[in-house]
Amino acid sequence: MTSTLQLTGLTKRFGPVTAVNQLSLNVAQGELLAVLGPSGCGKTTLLRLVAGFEAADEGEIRVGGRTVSAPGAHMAPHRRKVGVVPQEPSLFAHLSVAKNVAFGLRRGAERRAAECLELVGLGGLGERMPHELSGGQQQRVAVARALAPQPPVVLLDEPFSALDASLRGELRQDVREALAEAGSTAVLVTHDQDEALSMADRVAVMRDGEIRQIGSPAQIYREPADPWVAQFVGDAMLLPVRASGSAFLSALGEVATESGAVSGVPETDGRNAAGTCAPLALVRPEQVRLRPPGDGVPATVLRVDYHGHDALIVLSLGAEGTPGLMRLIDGPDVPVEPGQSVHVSVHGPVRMYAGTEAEAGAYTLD
Ligand SMILES: Nc1ncnc2c1ncn2[C@@H]1O[C@H](COP(=O)(O)OP(=O)(O)OP(=O)(O)O)[C@@H](O)[C@H]1O
Repeated sequence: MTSTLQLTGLTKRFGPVTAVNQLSLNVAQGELLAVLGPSGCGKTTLLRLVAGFEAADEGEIRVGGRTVSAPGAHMAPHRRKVGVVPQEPSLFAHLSVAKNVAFGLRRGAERRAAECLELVGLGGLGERMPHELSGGQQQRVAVARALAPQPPVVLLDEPFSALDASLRGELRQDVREALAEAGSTAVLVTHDQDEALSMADRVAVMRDGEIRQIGSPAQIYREPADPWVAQFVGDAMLLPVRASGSAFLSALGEVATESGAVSGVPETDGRNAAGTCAPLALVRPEQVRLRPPGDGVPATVLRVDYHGHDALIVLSLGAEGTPGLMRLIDGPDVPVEPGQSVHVSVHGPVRMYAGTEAEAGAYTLD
């Protein structure tokens, strides 16, 4: 498939800080890619480089087959034809919603504005003024405005972060549909794993200016490339294990490996250079199940985080009190309470990583 956005060896430094480091990435025509990473990892800088608000120190950016940034060549933002949806909608307060969307368009502007408002679920609201809309509706206008000139690439910078949680879920899916219907190629920057996993075709996980892993949401969650990605995307336990015959034993009892293989932590990961190598098992909380007394390993319930559709149980495992997590997903009733003794076991195969004891300690739960 042809790539609408191609980044090659992109680097941006701010004094001693390398915000984006030799980053290469392709986004295919019509694809929605989420760039997911913690605060300060360089996500916004990456977006600003593509939009043209920052000049790259090294590397190349191609948009729709055109080179917009290369060593010594920096195309101005307005010439790149990249649509941007910022964190705050920043609409023109004195212009109607339709005029905001049509701003900068030439022929057929009115019709196109109406089409785009329809696309984001605001059909018929074109004559309103921005202050007559809710925050969520204003953000929809910002999306319609970015889509209106039919840019080859749309960039969305944490566009839902200022909204209530209840609004966010609905808006995410509506925006996703609007982008798909418009056939847009889009890059969404977010630190919110739910947002990245639920909206994107592919997720690029970023840390310290580099991409640690890129793949489908299911790949990122089920086959994280390293312990850091495993911990960053979703709740996870990384439990040291020791071999016992053909089985592996952990604080959660016996665990079965996916393939018997241990995934290597990337060699660039300096933390792994010293110390002994201890296999770590990645156990997701939904893999931990309650067992009848006498089965599984004993544990004590420390805390219950109730979410309605599920509940996260924080456990204390074994004599050492190793922390553990369990997710109950079978209904709104929680059959355990803090202080209760339970028995648990791990259901299904786990993924293994080569890690150090220190690393396992670093991933201990709160
Ligand atoms: N204009 C600037 N001048 C100096 N340093 C900067 C500038 N912009 C970003 N940085 C630094 O570059 C690094 C990456 O910042 P960036 O804003 O891209 O991260 P981010 O992942 O978007 O974070 P957040 O989610 O908090 O916005 C940080 O260390 C930041 O302090």
